[in-house]
Amino acid sequence: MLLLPQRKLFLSPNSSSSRIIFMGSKNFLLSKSSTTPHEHIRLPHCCSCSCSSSRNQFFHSNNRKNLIRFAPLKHFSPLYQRASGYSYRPHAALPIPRPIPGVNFESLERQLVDQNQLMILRQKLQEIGIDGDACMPGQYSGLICPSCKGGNSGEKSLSLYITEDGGAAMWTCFRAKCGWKGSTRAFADVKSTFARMSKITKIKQSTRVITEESLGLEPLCNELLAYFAERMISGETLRRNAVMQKRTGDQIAIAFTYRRNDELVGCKYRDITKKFWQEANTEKIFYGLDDINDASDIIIVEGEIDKLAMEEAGFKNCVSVPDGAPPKVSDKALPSEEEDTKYQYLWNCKDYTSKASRIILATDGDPPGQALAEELARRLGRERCWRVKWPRKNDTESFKDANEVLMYMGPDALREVIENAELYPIRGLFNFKDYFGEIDDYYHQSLGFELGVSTGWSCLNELYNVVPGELTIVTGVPNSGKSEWIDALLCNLNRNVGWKFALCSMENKVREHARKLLEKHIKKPFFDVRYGESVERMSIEELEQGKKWLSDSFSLIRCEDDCLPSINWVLDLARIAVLRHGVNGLVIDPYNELDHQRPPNQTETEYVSQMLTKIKRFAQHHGCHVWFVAHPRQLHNWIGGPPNLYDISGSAHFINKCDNGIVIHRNRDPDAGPIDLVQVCIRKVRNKVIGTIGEAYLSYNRVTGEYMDASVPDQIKKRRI
Ligand SMILES: Nc1ncnc2c1ncn2[C@@H]1O[C@H](COP(=O)(O)OP(=O)(O)OP(=O)(O)O)[C@@H](O)[C@H]1O
Repeated sequence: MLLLPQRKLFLSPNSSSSRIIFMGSKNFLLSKSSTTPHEHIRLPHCCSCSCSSSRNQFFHSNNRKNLIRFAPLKHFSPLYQRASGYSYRPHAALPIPRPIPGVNFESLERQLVDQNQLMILRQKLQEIGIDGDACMPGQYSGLICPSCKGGNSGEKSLSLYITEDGGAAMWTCFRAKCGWKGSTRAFADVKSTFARMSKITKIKQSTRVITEESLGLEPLCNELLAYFAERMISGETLRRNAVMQKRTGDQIAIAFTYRRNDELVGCKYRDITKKFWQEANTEKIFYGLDDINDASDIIIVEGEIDKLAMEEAGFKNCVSVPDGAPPKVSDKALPSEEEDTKYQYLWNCKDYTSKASRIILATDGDPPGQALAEELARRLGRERCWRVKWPRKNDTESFKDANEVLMYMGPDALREVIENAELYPIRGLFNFKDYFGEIDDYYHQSLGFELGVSTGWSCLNELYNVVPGELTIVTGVPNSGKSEWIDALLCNLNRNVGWKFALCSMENKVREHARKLLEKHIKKPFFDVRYGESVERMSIEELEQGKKWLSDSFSLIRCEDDCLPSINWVLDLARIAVLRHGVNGLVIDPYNELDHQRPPNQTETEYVSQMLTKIKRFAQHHGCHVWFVAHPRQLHNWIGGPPNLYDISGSAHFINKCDNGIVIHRNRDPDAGPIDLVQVCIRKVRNKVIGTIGEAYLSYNRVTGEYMDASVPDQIKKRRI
């Protein structure tokens, strides 16, 4: 596990009288130093700076005389704990205070108004064209609406209300043709309100022309430089990216300047509590846009500091999104360019991104970051997108973003992350690499049954083994013993590896099927009549034990009414049996007892193909082996030999689509060999790991229904030669 260094930063590295910034996560908190109680640092404007270009005018020297003693901490500390920025909300979102009987409101109001936040609030209102100075806290004012200008008559149709504490304002234009309404706070998280704000902005505002001077931006102070240094961002990088600061009342915020062709078009602020806000009515663009002009490879990150971190690792061709990440990927279709308000910056920067052939999405590793990557990929075209894998921090966590990697692992590690970016996944398009885990498991046989499970008959070990997730078609002429053989196979698998099964055997009565299974399991006849050949029948105790075994080992899929079950119905129930009872195998016996209604324009061949696809998907998805019994069509010139898999009634797809094809055949000619001899013809094995085509012989015990390995009779040996 990596030990993260304790981050503790002095506001002024040269000053012993400074307060301390404690770094927790990536936030920092201002706190009083014990040596200088009630003091903190104010920094001067940059007006005296001699730098010539706007990009160079952002730093003052690290000079202690720039540090001015400031108001006592208790006056400003509550501001640091509030959110910064402003937002628009529906009118109803803000409560209007009601008078409390017996309270002297005048004196109370004076106490409640926070002049700092009132000033910031009025500034916000000013920026969107509302004359906030005309409204006193706790009062309503009628103003000319900046959106509709009060129509032809210029009526004062805008009702503005400022809350008593001066922290929030709300307004509504009562002209029906306008109806503009909204609200803003002096300090609020702007993130949650962009969509609303964009709409409002669209109605009434064109983008503002802004300059460093008009925004009151000034060079970064020493403590912010030190803060960035702590985050491994150098002065040179900050200078090149024109990172500045802004003071509002007692607050100092980092100002990330958004530029196009070196012209200031927007500004985003970040305060010490990691709250963000932006200049209203400015064009939304990528941060660092000029750095991707004509770039064929682009890196997109989720925050301005990550963009700066990328530069420290040697990547200038990087931009940051301006609005952070969405909580999740939208489940709606992509909106049109005009309606895509949340991602307007992408459309505004289309000329820059359209030239790129490779776009590396280096968004945060958390779910919102991944949702952002997906939203960007949807819009930019997944085919040219790549994504990064953030390195591991410890056994349970990974680093979250570029700045974390830079801070804790260094620029080389961050470079490596970008160099090892991988293609952004496209649904349905894969690489073997995506399956390496599965391939390794297969090689090491760590999942079990990779080589197939033995049928329990040694003569079949080289020919047919049972693999989860495969489809075996079993055929044979009527009465050849197909169902008997499958039942015997299930009993073997249950006994040897504990598999459980779902049985959809339409031809069997439940009690008869139970009898056949019990006889194989207990190895005694169910009755002591005819076929029992005077062998003692199973006892009551054995029956009871057998009944428990039946219920533990099998699920029955049966249509209780007279209808024929459809394949969908069978598979739906089998799915439940897998989930509820953990069954490993499904028997569908036989095909012709299913309901095969199909649309009039579909041939039986097409129908069978679709049905088998469904069965195979079920088998693969649930790791469940399916045995599907199908009869051969009527054989006109049959001379007693085993049928061919292509003889299966319905479609050649049975042999084409199955993984394994088996024909069960039994000898009915005493001259050809013992009458109980059963021929198991393995006619198709797709997976050579589990077997090959060939034949094996079993002898059938009519008393117990068991099958045993049998030696190949001489007559047959001779015939083979
Ligand atoms: N090798 C065999 N020798 C003698 N009888 C057998 C042999 N195999 C199966 N039988 C008997 O044949 C009958 C039919 O068996 P089973 O139902 O398994 O055949 P099937 O091929 O599934 O028939 P169908 O085609 O009618 O579905 C059963 O009574 C069974 O005991």
